[in-house]
Amino acid sequence: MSNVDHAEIAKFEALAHRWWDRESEFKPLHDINPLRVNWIDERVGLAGKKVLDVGCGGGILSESMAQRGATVTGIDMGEAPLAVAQLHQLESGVNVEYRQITAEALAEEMPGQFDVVTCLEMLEHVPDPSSVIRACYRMVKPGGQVFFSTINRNPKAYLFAIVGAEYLMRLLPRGTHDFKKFIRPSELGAWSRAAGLQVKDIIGLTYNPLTKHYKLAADVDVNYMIQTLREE
Ligand SMILES: C[S@@+](CC[C@H](N)C(=O)[O-])C[C@H]1O[C@@H](n2cnc3c(N)ncnc32)[C@H](O)[C@@H]1O
Repeated sequence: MSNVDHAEIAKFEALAHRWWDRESEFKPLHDINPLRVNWIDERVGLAGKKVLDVGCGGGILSESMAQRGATVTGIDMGEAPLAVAQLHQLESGVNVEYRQITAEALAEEMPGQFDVVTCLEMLEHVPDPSSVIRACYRMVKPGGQVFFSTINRNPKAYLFAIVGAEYLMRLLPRGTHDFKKFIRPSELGAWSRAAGLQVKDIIGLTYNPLTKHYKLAADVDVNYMIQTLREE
């Protein structure tokens, strides 16, 4: 059975034309992007690395990693986000290879071929996140690193990521997120370890509704990222 929720893909298809509009529903991704690309770059040194970006959407993270000198492949199951990503790179002059394929299918085709795999803000949109994590493990080289980001599952995350972002501040369209699909760090850690990935670091991305700014912080109550390593 395919690990794709077509209703989830349809949500991103419908909004894809606004992906690069910094004031659109994608503003939060634009706002957090410098923080996350810096965090990843500091840990892996992106220049010269072969990187796979799983669930790349319109290419915000993929492009920024290519701009740091990585050779990037971006995969997604949304046709419209990929079309937007293809067009946008013509404008920005970066070179990312985009493909419409699942992580599980690419893992069959390209096992152990990437220095770094990123899978950000995607796991909370798939039926079986642990299957994507196993596929990421298979695609990274031994000694390579895999990064995941998602949203924690607790009352504060419900308040910030759903009530705050979708209803009060209207940063995201209502229904963007399903609380039940949010993932606790302990669950993400357990799935990673079960797949063969060692968890090296975890960091929170916190939002201040007064200043409207995100920052990296020790607080992983809402948005967070983890760094994992496939051992040699
Ligand atoms: C919130 S966006 C994140 C985009 C990008 N990773 C970022 O953080 O800037 C989630 C993306 O995951 C994609 N997606 C959802 N389920 C997927 C699946 N099973 N396989 C591949 N992509 C998927 C959606 O089409 C969408 O582009």
